[in-house]
Amino acid sequence: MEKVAVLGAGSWGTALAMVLHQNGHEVRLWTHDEDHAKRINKTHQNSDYLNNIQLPQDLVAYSDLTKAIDQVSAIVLVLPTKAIRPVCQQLKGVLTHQVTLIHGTKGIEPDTFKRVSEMIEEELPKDLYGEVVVLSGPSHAEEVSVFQPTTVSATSSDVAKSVHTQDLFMNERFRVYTNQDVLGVELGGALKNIIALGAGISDGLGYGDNAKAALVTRGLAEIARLGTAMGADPLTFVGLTGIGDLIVTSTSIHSRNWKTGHMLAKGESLEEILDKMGMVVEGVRTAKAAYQLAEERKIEMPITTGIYKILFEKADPREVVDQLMTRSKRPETDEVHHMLKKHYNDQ
Ligand SMILES: NC(=O)C1=CN([C@@H]2O[C@H](COP(=O)(O)OP(=O)(O)OC[C@H]3O[C@@H](n4cnc5c(N)ncnc54)[C@H](OP(=O)(O)O)[C@@H]3O)[C@@H](O)[C@H]2O)C=CC1
Ligand SMILES: O=C(CO)COP(=O)(O)O
Repeated sequence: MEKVAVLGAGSWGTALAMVLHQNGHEVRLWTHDEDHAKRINKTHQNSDYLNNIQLPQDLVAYSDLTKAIDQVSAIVLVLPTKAIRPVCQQLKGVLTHQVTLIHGTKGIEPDTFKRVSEMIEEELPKDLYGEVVVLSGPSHAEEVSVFQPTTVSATSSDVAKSVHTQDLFMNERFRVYTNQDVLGVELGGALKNIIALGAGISDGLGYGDNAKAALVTRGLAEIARLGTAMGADPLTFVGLTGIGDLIVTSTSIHSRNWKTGHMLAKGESLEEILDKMGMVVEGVRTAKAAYQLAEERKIEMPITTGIYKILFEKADPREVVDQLMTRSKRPETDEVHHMLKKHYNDQ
């Protein structure tokens, strides 16, 4: 059994800490807030983030980063995208031994277009961890924390690191596959949040299942269009971290992105919603990054563009749907379908 630190005591960090604890590891759950750590250790609950969940007595919360990572074999970063750089800067001052570095964060940084693994590599010397592992897939914390069956993927260009991650997390309720396409997995995990905002908007406007199926399917087409143009494997987008995560986030009542879209369609302002949510809604910042990236690379992403305009230009959601429906006619298949077809024909 190993010592593992989970950095980020929100909903997903807590659920992942519980999985590691179930597997017999000594888990340290780190929060940047000393009072939060005290509350968790006193009540054995993290009620701000996971309601009515009892944590094991020996799952200890820390606010001292040096103590939290002392002698750990793995560090799992489970933070909002915007917290990745500052926490890595803190880690740089205190991490002095080799670890497997895993992250469970789903976002892209606006303006720089950096993925999470790229931000980590910019802030933290690689000789401490080698290659980053991404843990991603359709996995709401609310279900993982009550042991509902869940499947994810541990992805790294270093197969030994992804297998280490698989061994740390895998159990009969939490199935972990391995993958090597870090670019495709990170893009799929981040971009699906934008489409989930759209699914919430569609439901909030009172549109039906046909509209949502169309959003998910055409949303996947544009995610894959951008992803393959950037060099990702098109097959990744039809796997757990692509279509799998897109389905769960666009349809689950647990999704913060879906809820945000739903409230926007009901007329609440983005500021009010984010205030009320009290948890990160990654699709908002990532919509900005994806919109900028699509413009720069001249990739057609009409749904992402529409969501960006609703979020940042106060476009009317009904008008955005009308514009999407009345775009010029075209065949359904595009370059991604041709790449997939070629892949299967070459088998
Ligand atoms: N929730 C889920 O089901 C899943 C989430 N994810 C992804 O995991 C990532 C984290 O999400 P989640 O746990 O849900 O987010 P939450 O909003 O639930 O929790 C975020 C945590 O990060 C802490 N935090 C915020 N800023 C900083 C900072 N600068 N330094 C240190 N800690 C900070 C927050 O602390 P404070 O309490 O002080 O705000 C809080 O403890 C996101 O990218 C999300 O997309 C992936 C799969 C599933
Ligand atoms: O990534 C997630 C599920 O896989 C969580 O999505 P939300 O952030 O929308 O809740």
